[in-house]
Amino acid sequence: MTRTVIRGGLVITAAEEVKADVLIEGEQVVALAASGSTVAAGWTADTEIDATGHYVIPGGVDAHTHMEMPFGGTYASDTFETGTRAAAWGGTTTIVDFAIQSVGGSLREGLDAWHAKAEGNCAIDYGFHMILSDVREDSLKEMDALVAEGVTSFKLFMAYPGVFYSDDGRILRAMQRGAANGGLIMMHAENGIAIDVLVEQALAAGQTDPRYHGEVRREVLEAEATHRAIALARVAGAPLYVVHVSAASAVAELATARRQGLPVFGETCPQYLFLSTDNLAEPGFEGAKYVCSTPLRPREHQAELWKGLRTGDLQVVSTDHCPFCFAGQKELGRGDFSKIPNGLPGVESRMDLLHQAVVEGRISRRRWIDIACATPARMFGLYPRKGTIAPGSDADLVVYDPAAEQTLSAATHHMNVDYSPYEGRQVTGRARTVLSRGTVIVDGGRYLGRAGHGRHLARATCQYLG
Ligand SMILES: NC(=O)NCCC(=O)O
Ligand SMILES: [Zn+2]
Ligand SMILES: [Zn+2]
Repeated sequence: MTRTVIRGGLVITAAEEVKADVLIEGEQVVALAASGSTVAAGWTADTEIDATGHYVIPGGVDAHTHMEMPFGGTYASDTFETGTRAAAWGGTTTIVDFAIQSVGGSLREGLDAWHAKAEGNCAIDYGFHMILSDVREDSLKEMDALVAEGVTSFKLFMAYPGVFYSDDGRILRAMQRGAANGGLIMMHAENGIAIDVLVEQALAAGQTDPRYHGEVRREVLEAEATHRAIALARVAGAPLYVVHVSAASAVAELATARRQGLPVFGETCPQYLFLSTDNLAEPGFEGAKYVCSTPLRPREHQAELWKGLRTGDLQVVSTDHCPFCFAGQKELGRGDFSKIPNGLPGVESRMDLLHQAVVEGRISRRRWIDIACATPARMFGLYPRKGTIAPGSDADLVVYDPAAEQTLSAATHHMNVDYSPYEGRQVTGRARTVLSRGTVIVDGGRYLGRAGHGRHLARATCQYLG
């Protein structure tokens, strides 16, 4: 079996920071020992990686991506091949993507279709959540089988009537089923019925620019839906994970519920932490680059999201990576903001943007690893195989240069999208060497990975207790 040792780095996990060497055999970490100790000095290996002056961190776990997702008459522009390669460049070694049940279709058909898209194409390991678009008696029964085979989380939408939307009755039934079979319910919490009324009224009043996307998707309609989702989860006796939280008042709803002891969890995304309605209001049609749902909020919300991440009222930062090119895709909504495909790219830049938050003193190094690696792995049943560095864990590791300066740009990123929402932003820190199950897939600016190296991950049920 191939032996690799990573020497001299500062090993950072959610639990501790230690100057340690890491020994890998085959695909797994087998031992850690203090750098310079006689134990570490005695290790022989086929490959030695020098991590002096660098961090050694677990590969990022991005629990919210949409490769090749159909939306608004087009498809997210990253395939599983291009999107997972870009993830690897950015130090993310696991994604959990969303398979989609179509209306009238079964969960099995949806899941099979997503397996077919991903299999043989991924550079890194991947799992699936299932989007429930049509909660029927038979699809509720199918949830049990999916949980048994490692698809242990289900996303429901209170938004997008006529597409993914479920009414409260359907949501309650799915939550009851999840409570019984261990499947974690993930919620897109926005009052889509009310939003559609406001969309119609805005368009009738000639308000067609991208910034109106943010105006009609009112903060109170995110907070109200979050409150309602929590109430339904309480009635069902089910835990709840609210995705892409962007509004301060939605964080407050989660915080209140958590103070009452309810098992409710929240995820936010880099776009809500670093971008705002100022971007949506950029001149001409530029704002289309920032159209996603939930929408970007006024800048003041950012402080509340950071606070939530520090206090633990928000647990995870995922990307909701769902890229659409400006040319030919975002442009579908010129003259009608409601036709702009919703979603932003981000799978490659998440680890670096969050490290920038460490540099700026917003979060600690360990919290960085907690929200980007360990907690998403626990939340979605992948821990300790993913999300940490310990004997028995997969050797998904990143040798991270905390002093590297880089400028985020579409000219240099690897995502298959023709713009960067962070164009020109300077960040400090970058993945130098990335290993996926013991194989070096990125090293010093060279891509060494291959489509098909990544394997499907059958996940356990939620391991996160709060
Ligand atoms: N978030 C977004 O705008 N697009 C992807 C679909 C979703 O997560 O709701
Ligand atoms: Zn969503
Ligand atoms: Zn999403």
